[in-house]
Amino acid sequence: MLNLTGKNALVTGIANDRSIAWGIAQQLHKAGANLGITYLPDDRGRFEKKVSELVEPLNPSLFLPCDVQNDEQIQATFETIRDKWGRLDILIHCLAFANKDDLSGDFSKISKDGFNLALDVSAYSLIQLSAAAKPLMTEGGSIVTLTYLGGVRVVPNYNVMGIAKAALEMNVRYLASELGAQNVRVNGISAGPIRTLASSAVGGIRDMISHVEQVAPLRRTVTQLEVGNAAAFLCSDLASGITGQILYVDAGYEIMGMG
Ligand SMILES: NC(=O)c1ccc[n+]([C@@H]2O[C@H](COP(=O)([O-])OP(=O)(O)OC[C@H]3O[C@@H](n4cnc5c(N)ncnc54)[C@H](O)[C@@H]3O)[C@@H](O)[C@H]2O)c1
Repeated sequence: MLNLTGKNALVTGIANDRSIAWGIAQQLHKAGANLGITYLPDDRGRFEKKVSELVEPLNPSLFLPCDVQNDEQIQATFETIRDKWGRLDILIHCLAFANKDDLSGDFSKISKDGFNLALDVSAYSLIQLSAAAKPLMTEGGSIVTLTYLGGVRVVPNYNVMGIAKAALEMNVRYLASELGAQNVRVNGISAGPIRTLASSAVGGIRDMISHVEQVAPLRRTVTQLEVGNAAAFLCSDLASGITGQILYVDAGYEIMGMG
C-alpha cells in the first residue's frame, strides 16, 4: 500500500493549477503526507496569493517564499522546517527557468549569461536544496526532481534547457551516491510534454505535444496527476530499493526509434 502518513514533504515549483508540482502535491496529500509548499516571491506578487488559495484544500502546514537564486531564502526555508517539523522526509524539486530567447532558434546563439542563469536555477538548485535537506533527513528520505527527454536527446528549441537537464540528471546520480549512506534516495522523473507556464516558453511546444500524441505507444501525452502518482511512488517505501534513476513518465514516447 502506498502510504505517506507521517511523512513531511516539501514541494517546490507550484505556480498555478497547471503546474506539475501541483499534480505532485495533490497525490502526496492523498497518500497522507504533511505538506510544506514554497512559492516564487517577486515584486509583482504573481504567485503568492494564487498559490496560497490553490493549495489551501491540501492544508499545508508550511507556506514559504523560496527563490532558489536567493541563498537567504533557502536557508530560512530549511530553518523553518527544522524548527516546525524537526525532520524532513521528502523533497520535491520541480522548477526550472531559462530566458525565452534561449528556448528557440539556433542552439549556438545561447549567451554565457543565459547559460549560467538556466544552469543555476534549473540544475544547481537541486544541489543546494539537497545540501540544505541533508541534515534534516535524519530518518532517511526521498528527493525527486523533474527532467525531460531533451536532456538526453536533441529536441528542437529545447536548447539551453537540454544542457540544464543533462546536468540535473547527473546531479541525481552524484547526489544518490552521496546520500545513499544515510538512506536518502534521489531520483528524477522524465515527464512527457505537458502544457504549463514553463513549457509555454519553449518554442513549438504545441507541435511537440501533438507529435507525442501521434507516436507515443499510449497515443497521448501524460497528465500532471500521472506524474504525481509516480512521484508519490518514488517517495514511498514501495520504492525503497530505487535510487539514482530517471523514471520516464511519458506515455512510452522515449522508447520510440522513429517518430
Ligand atoms: N511541462 C512539461 O512539458 C515538462 C516536461 C518535463 C519536465 N518538466 C519540468 O517540470 C518542472 C516544473 O515545470 P512545469 O512544467 O510544471 O511548469 P511551471 O511553470 O508550472 O513550474 C515551474 C516552476 O518553477 C518556478 N521557478 C522558476 N524560477 C524559480 C526560482 N528562481 N526559484 C524558485 N522557483 C522558481 C516557478 O515559480 C514555477 O512554479 C520543471 O523542472 C520542468 O522543466 C516539464
